[in-house]
Amino acid sequence: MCTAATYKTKDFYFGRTLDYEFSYGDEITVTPRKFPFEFRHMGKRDSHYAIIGMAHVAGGYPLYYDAINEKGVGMAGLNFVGNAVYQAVEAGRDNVAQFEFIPWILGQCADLDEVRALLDRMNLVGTPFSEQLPSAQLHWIIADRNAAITVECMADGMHIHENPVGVLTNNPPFETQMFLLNNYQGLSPKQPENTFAEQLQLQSYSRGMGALGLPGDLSSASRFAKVAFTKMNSKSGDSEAESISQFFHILGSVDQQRGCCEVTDGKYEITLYTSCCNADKGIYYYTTYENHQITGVDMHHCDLDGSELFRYPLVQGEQIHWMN
Ligand SMILES: C[C@H](CCC(=O)NCCS(=O)(=O)O)[C@H]1CC[C@H]2[C@@H]3CC[C@@H]4C[C@H](O)CC[C@]4(C)[C@H]3C[C@H](O)[C@]12C
Repeated sequence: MCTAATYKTKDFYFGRTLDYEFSYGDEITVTPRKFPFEFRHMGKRDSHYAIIGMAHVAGGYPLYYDAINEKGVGMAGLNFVGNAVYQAVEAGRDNVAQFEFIPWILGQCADLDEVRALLDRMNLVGTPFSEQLPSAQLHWIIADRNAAITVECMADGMHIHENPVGVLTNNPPFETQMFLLNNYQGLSPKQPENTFAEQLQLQSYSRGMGALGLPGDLSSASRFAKVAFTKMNSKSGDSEAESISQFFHILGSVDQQRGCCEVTDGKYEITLYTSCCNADKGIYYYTTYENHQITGVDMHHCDLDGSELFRYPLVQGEQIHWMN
């Protein structure tokens, strides 16, 4: 499972949790403007916007899971297993392989309007990266500081949904996730008033009872509701420190602890990493399951006019601030 979210204070923030039972070997990867992208069906691009994100680099190619570009657009791929069906290569359309989707969009688009225009001409096709890395079944959230959309390719074609909550998890499809929020419209960060039965003397015997009924399990629909409630009621100061702190708390509401979600005998899904990008400043912050200290990588500290990837292996292991 995974959860992605957007958040705005003074700056625009975009991030995700990546939940899985193993890691592909991920690195914070900066793709500078002149890195040559050879698209399988769309030829070579020698010049594009710079990108920073989490990627598995295979044969020198950045396979991004989530990233932002230097213009402040963010994009993340999350599992959509059993529902993702990619399109066929079609003449006259922009045929983009699923593993190329993030570079294709973030390399060219300065805002969500430009994203929508590109999607209009695009077929998302299932061409695999390699025999070892076949097509992943994903859906995506794409956002800028003003709005977010969800892109889902299914048996009946590509769907582009407005995403007014700025949140994405996994199955079921996005429209159903949004529909299920109807169930929670009575929840509130305020203490409840008794509308149950006026003949009864009911009490608020604990803080937080306004959100009683908000799910706390790790299923995708439950995480959707939990993180949507948390994000939409979240209050934060405008500074960078306050904003990223709050953002990690929002995604912390759907953190997965080892042992609570068994995927096969003795294998457990955990939150491998949590990211928070400042999309305005081009900074990628993250924590990992084993390292709660926030690590940051600033794309503008790299030579963005270069042609070679900048790769930063994840800092692992708890960084404990000893006091004596
Ligand atoms: C496993 C992850 C999703 C985690 C998740 O959502 N877990 C929920 C489980 S559940 O749905 O709730 O049961 C996804 C998210 C992004 C993916 C990479 C995208 C680039 C590249 C695409 C290539 O085609 C294949 C290899 C590749 C490196 C991909 C590997 C893997 O697929 C990644 C890491």
